[in-house]
Amino acid sequence: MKTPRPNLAALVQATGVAGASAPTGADAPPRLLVKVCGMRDADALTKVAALKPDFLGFIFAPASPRFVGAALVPEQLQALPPAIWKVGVFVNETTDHILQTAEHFGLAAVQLHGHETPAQCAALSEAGLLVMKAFSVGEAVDFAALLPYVPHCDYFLFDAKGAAPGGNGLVFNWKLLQGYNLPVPYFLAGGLGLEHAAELAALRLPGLAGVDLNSGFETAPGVKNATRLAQMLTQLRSGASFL
Ligand SMILES: O=C(O)c1ccccc1NCC(=O)[C@H](O)[C@H](O)COP(=O)(O)O
Repeated sequence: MKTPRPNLAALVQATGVAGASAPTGADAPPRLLVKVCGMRDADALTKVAALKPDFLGFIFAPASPRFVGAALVPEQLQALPPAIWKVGVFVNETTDHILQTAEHFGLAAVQLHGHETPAQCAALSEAGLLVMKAFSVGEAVDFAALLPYVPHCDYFLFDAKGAAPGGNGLVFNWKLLQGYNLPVPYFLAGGLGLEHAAELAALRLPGLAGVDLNSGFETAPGVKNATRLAQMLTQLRSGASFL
């Protein structure tokens, strides 16, 4: 049975970004989508869900300090507001494992944070999941190398390259995305904190759909500070640029 998906059409309407063509320049989205990643603590999960982020990310990579493991049970995810996309984050897992985990936890979306191939993205997309493919950004980005992923991904996610596959708390040079020219909207990730709110709200990058918030809002790995997240969402959503 397919996991029910939140309303993608509503996201498209709200942001003007999901789907086949990413906006550029003057066509910039009316508001940034917000994904809060690395949810693990039950109390924080309830508080953060009440802030109504567009996406909540759950890490299913055993090596991560944010690994869901036995910290959360499917019922806790299934009790979340249906409008929030529940994203499972995986690193180099098999398609079968991802599909089984998605079914078990009621995930409507997957974020692939390893060396997953376009064919694997295609298989997951064909299974009815929203697919985000993450790419690590170092000193440069080769957008042409991402072309094979374009037909099979709903979003890309650009994250800072670091020692771990994700959650490094490092910020990369966002100017590297100024040359983005692919028709897949993307999330900006990597070390984002409250101190970036104003800059992010004013940011105009081609294809930018949303921001991904993680370790910059934690009191411990997987434990989000809902008060700071509330401040961030308020600033991102009330910024003149995104009215
Ligand atoms: O956060 C993790 O621990 C993690 C581990 C392995 C793969 C992915 C992981 N996180 C995925 C995310 O989307 C993070 O939000 C992203 O890497 C940015 O994290 P941060 O630099 O802490 O803001």
